[in-house]
Amino acid sequence: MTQQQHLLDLKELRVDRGGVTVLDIPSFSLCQNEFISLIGPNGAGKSTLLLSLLGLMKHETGTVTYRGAAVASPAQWLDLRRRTAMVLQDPLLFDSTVFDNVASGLKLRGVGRTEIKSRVATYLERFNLAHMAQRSARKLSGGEARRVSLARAFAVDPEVIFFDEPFANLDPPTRQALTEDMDRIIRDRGIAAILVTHDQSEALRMSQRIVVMNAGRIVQQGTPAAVMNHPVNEFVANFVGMETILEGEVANNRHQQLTVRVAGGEIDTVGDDAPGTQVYCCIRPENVTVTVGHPENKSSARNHFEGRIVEIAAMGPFLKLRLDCGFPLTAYVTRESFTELALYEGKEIHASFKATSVHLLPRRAV
Ligand SMILES: Nc1ncnc2c1ncn2[C@@H]1O[C@H](COP(=O)(O)OP(=O)(O)OP(=O)(O)O)[C@@H](O)[C@H]1O
Repeated sequence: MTQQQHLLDLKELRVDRGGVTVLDIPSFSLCQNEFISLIGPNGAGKSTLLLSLLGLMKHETGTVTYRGAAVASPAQWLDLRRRTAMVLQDPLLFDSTVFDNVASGLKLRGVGRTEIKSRVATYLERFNLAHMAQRSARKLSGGEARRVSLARAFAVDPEVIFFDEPFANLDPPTRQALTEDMDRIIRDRGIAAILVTHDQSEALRMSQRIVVMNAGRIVQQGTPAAVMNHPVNEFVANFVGMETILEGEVANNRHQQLTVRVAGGEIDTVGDDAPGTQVYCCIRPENVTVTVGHPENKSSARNHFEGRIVEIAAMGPFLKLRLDCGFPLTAYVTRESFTELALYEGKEIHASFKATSVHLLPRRAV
């Protein structure tokens, strides 16, 4: 977790629904300028947690503090909600113009007319909506409607913003463009954010901290690399831990042949990133080849490492090998190869993978 100042703190929260406890969170915090992604299967309690942080969910026990001050009375909850914006999967637009929709949060907060005009114009521009300001919000495409709901949320100049699957069901290019716009504004304005998402690469790209939930509880939280590479239990491993994800920095770029420096080694890959770019190297276990002894005929793979098997786990027809090659690496082998290579925990092996099988993601500084 970051050492920054806590903004929102929640303690001893329990929410029951229909006689069943659906949320049981001893403590949860959001820090200043922090971006958290909440991930977990359907029904894990992600949306309920967001609503509870805003006092919009009846709870059995629990306290919320904002900047160290208790939020308890109706006036304090209202004040917290006014500092916060929420963007939902359903954009929930009013039957009015795009301009009126973006202005609605400002009107509610009693902002003056001139200020409303100027702020709405700013966010219509930032979300590429200026040309449709007078269009009916009911006649927008799904992507345009999401843009309006984002513009409306940012226009109120929130200190904290909650996103509950805001980009679900959008085509990948639209989704990518919207997340980039949103990310830029959040960083520019130093807004703290919590994103509920089912898209793990989105969580990885956007957040400084990932919080994994299951059955109403937080089962793990940490930096994206920590959660992805060191899942605390089988549930998290099955949910997120299918790839090796290494924090790295591009060391050089020769005609799009990149060398990325990671803790404990250097990885060759391909891409456009300039030296110094902070990245994650994602390597799928099925793309890693394990051999014993140095291969006599070097394959076309650019990446070759000597390593050791740290752990072996059965996974249906495969075995999953956790390797230490100076950095952690996960590989799959069939049961047949496992027997042929006479593998065991502690055995020295050789691991290789192609430059083209390394998937690079931009990394936010933590
Ligand atoms: N109106 C309701 N009455 C009773 N139980 C409910 C109600 N709404 C949600 N729940 C239960 O509360 C739990 C948490 O639901 P929640 O919507 O917070 O999960 P989620 O992680 O956001 O799921 P999803 O990814 O599907 O959106 C689930 O077990 C759900 O079945």
